[in-house]
Amino acid sequence: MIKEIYFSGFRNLKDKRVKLSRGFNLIYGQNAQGKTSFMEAIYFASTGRSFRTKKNNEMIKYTENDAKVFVKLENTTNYAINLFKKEKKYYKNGDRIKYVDYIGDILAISFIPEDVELVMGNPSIRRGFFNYEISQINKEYLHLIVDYEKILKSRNRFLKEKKHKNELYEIYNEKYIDLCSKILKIRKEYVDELNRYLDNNYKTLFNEEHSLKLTYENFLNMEDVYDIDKNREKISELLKNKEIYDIQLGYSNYGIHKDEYIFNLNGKNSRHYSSQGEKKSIVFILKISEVELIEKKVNKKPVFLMDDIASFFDNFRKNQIIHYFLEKEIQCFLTSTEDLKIVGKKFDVDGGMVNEEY
Ligand SMILES: Nc1ncnc2c1ncn2[C@@H]1O[C@H](COP(=O)(O)OP(=O)(O)OP(=O)(O)O)[C@@H](O)[C@H]1O
Repeated sequence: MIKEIYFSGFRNLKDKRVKLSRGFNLIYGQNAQGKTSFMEAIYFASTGRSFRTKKNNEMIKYTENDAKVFVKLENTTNYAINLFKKEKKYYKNGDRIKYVDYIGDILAISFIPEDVELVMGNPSIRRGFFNYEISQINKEYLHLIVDYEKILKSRNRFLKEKKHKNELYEIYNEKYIDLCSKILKIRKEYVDELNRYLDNNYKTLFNEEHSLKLTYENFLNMEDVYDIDKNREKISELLKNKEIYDIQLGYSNYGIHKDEYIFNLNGKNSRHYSSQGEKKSIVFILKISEVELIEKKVNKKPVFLMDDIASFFDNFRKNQIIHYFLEKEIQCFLTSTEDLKIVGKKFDVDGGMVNEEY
């Protein structure tokens, strides 16, 4: 639970220290006042990332050279980030730490209108999303992905330069196979775990006659990828059989960077068949299912941040969602241009000023 936040030089927000509620936090105000920026500051301080940009300078106030965010947890541990145009410095209780050691302490799940791209967009969006979400609770996976990206780049360079007979290429290839084998297993187990929650949550919150399932379609086309040694064998075989394609095209055509995750609503791929409302509902269910998965796996309650709730859902769905959070006792942050009547703390954001109301 995040007890308070301090921000300075962040977007259009006026520098301020703010105390947060352990339950609901409604961030209320007219358009373009700074509601999303306030929520973004909380998410950024929690995870070291933004949910709307990858560029540091977009988060730094136009007139400043750097921004700072600082959060204090209920157990008094504090985390801070000093954000510069080309660098981020992470701190825990005043000591400088690395990003990989920063993430995972405070777990946060965000839900913003653009997230519907998770269903509608191309596979790389889903891969990027699940990479990050799995990394939040599994540091080993984070390291595997970082290594994989490096090895993939080198392997591609060798292929492009037709150096596939080179001894070093063989070493990269072995590592490549090993990383793929391990990543496949972790991805599959994560999807299995998520599926324990998805369908039930969709039925309970939105429509009891619908069924929701996430499928993991990996580049090996194999359902059972739980055995790393078996994966290794299958991948070696596949790469050998298809080596000619890799050499001809000059890059790696087979690997976990080609995997796909598919949301199926009533057995149909939602990317092609679901309505806009259903797509939003699927993403929301995905996010709350992750909250439950995290709680079970690491025994921590993530904070939940939801942008623009009023424009997203009709009244029935809005009420269902609010009840859900109340029941689960999750710390959540909702932005809205409507003054929702909910029990918790209200922040009125006006011209970048965050005012606490009781
Ligand atoms: N780096 C920055 N420095 C200063 N102002 C910025 C920066 N980035 C964005 N802004 C401005 O901050 C204002 C608030 O943006 P924000 O997205 O937080 O508004 P909002 O209250 O969530 O609005 P809406 O309800 O329309 O989504 C906007 O006018 C935006 O142009």
